[in-house]
Amino acid sequence: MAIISLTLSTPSTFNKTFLPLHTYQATQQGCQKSEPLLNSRINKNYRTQATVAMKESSASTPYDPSKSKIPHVLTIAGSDSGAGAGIQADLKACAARGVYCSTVITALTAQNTVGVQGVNIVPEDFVAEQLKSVISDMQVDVVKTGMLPSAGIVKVVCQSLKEFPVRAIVVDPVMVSTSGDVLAGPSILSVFREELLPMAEILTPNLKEASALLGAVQLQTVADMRSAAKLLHNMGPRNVLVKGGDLPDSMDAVDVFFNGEEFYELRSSRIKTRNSHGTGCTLASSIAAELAKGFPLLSAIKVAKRFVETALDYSKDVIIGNGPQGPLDHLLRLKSSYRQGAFNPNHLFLYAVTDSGMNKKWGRSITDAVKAAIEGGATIVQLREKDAETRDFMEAAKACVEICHSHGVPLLINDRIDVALACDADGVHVGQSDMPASVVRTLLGPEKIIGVSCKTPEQAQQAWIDGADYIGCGGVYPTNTKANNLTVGLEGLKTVCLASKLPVVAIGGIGVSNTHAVMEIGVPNLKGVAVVSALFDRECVLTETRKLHAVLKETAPMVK
Ligand SMILES: Nc1ncnc2c1ncn2[C@@H]1O[C@H](COP(=O)(O)OP(=O)(O)OP(=O)(O)O)[C@@H](O)[C@H]1O
Ligand SMILES: Cc1ncc(CO)c(N)n1
Ligand SMILES: [Mg+2]
Repeated sequence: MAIISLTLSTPSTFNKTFLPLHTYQATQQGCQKSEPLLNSRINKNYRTQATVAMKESSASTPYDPSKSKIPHVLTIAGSDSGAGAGIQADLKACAARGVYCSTVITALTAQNTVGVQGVNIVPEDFVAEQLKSVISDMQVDVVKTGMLPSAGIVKVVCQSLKEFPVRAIVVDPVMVSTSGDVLAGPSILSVFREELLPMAEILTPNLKEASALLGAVQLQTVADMRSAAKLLHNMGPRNVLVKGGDLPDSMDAVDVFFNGEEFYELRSSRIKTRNSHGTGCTLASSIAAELAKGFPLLSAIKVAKRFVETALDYSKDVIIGNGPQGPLDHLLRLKSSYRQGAFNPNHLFLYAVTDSGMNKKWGRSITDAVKAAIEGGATIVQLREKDAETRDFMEAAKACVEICHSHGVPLLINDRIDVALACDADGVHVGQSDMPASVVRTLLGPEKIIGVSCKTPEQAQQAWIDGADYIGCGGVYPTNTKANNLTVGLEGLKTVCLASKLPVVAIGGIGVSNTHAVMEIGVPNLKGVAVVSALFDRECVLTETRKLHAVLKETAPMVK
């Protein structure tokens, strides 16, 4: 499908400037008007001239990650040394949203969780030079503006953007930091209103900024926000989002969106946290990121708001700095992965695998089974709950993660990647007919532990290629915990160990009586034994685990 974007010029103020207003999708049936990517209302301040160009572009196609052109947002903003807001927030938000972000820095601020201690404005010429360097070369899709600290800088930004038009401009009219420090004074207001706002696809003021742009009107209710949105819309931006993060006495975080025709109230729960420095910048860059991917404006705003809410919730207890307002943590998805550190193969020493049937038979909960195994000396635990209800399993798994972590023992989940993610387990163990380890790696990220059951050297080789951390090899002896399980024997175990580049744990019918024989094969990458029945199909899990631990310790020289 070819995508054609229709470009209209705006003659009076923007001579030779093309503002993209509409997108059309050419289908096999002909050229159809598509859902406008950017609001199609032609600003009433301008006389519409003509259809000027029909140029090939990928503008309206939602981003296809398999294509090599990555959506690109350019942020023109101030640096926040504390990295909660400004350029740093924009970079992190775009990274989190999967979009490339280039930067034009308009000012350096010395800033922390207490407030703004200093501002150093970048010379206008150099702002223009940065802008030209990026935009003349790098296929920018969407520009987001933040702190523009002087009227001169606003002017050069507008000038450059007329010279190098982009698909959309998101204007976040940063003026005062939450600490009350001035980031851009009243001298910018007139050039903002006259030049920048008419170029904006969307304007995203907070309550104070909306009030300043409108000449110090009082904004205290959602009704006030609606009136403000309408008045601001008259200044030229094609859409307005008045943010209500600072709305007094509001249970929700309410933002008001106005597109010139309709109002939308966007609500999310209000997160109780001190770490809300940077929400405004994050919201605006996330909107820009979604627009750059090709999504319509209203869906871009909804996704962006949800992202801010999730990030606020995720980072609500983070402690950074001693001041009243901490930064939010944008890279929430990476948070769990740095917690556990690297996989240590010695954890495979006494590998306890729970079994729901056995727990039921002996009348114990999963958590009681796990507690007893850890107390007895288990060095890693895998939950293998084939017939538990998902919700019960997830709750039990969460509790087990806490128990294991309080003892420094990793917890893995058998097969269920969803449960592992939901309870933030340390990793997953998969069999040959489960999800391929390479896919599991993509889903779990680089640092989670992945184990794969292997019976042959070829499978061991593949597990290594797929990015697994260890393999489980067996059944070494016949076992009744797995139907139709092929027994590989000690010979098979040794063959797989020798072929494996990964550490190995032996599994299948292993207990106190035969552990010695297993470990005696004496291959350095055989790190331990994985045990189900010998621990859990017994009356006292604690006693059995202790016994097995003692036997394994006798084999320790062979293991290390
Ligand atoms: N405590 C909160 N819980 C949920 N959402 C919030 C909270 N505080 C702000 N938001 C949301 O964050 C976004 C940014 O709004 P806000 O009014 O805080 O902007 P801002 O004042 O420009 O931000 P900044 O603190 O970066 O200057 C809005 O969508 C708002 O509803
Ligand atoms: C540099 C910079 N930009 C924006 C804001 C608004 O949060 C801030 N505090 N600092
Ligand atoms: Mg705020």
